[in-house]
Amino acid sequence: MQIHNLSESNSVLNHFLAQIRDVSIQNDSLRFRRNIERIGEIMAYELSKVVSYEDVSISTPLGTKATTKIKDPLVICSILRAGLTLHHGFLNYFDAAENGFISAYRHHPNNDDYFDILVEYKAVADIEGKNVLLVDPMLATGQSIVAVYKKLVEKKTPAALHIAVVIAAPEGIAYLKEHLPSSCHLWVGAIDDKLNEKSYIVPGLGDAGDLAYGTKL
Ligand SMILES: O=P(O)(O)OC[C@H]1O[C@H](OP(=O)(O)OP(=O)(O)O)[C@H](O)[C@@H]1O
Ligand SMILES: O=c1cc[nH]c(=O)[nH]1
Ligand SMILES: [Mg+2]
Repeated sequence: MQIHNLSESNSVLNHFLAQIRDVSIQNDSLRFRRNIERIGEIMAYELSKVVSYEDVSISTPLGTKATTKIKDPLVICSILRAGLTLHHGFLNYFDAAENGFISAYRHHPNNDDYFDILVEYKAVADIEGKNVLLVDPMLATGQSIVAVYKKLVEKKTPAALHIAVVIAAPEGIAYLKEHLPSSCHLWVGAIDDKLNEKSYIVPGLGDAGDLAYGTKL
């Protein structure tokens, strides 16, 4: 797995990351959603440097210009709920991409800290032979992304897999390395310290889905 840690060098990304983490700012849900979307836009720009391009010639009012355009077919696939905001950031830049939405949530059968991942809803374009961009703000244990990936490839084979997450825990990265193809790319805004006993990322930002869309039953 090739890891692209986008906060290794200083950029405006760090401002957006700081705001989504900051307890005095993050509860402004409009700003929280827009910041995740902006991070998605930055990630899309960085990711656009590794896809394939083809030569094209375009007509301007005054002549023609030889340039390039993205050749690879892209499918942006996000994990509900929190992935929706990041999805829109990617789609703002890759506006010709196809789309997919899959649900995954932590199910606590015994009302204790143990959970498994339920994947119940799937509405995804045909990914056969295409570049799949699987996006979700939080990579904690990695179980959601791996469960969704397995569902995606049950009947189809993508040409390439890019995972994009805003904040990752080392434990989640290790889990992806174990369960995903070694050829895949991981785009990450920041790699944090660890998981806590509830498998939340520390220092992280809290619950991304709740901050974006409110608490659920
Ligand atoms: O790496 P994992 O341990 O699987 O955890 C990460 C998952 O947790 C969050 O979703 P959550 O389950 O909170 O659902 P939500 O988006 O509906 O809030 C997040 O958006 C990931 O999907
Ligand atoms: O830290 C975490 C872990 C899982 N889901 C979140 O929203 N945050
Ligand atoms: Mg949540």
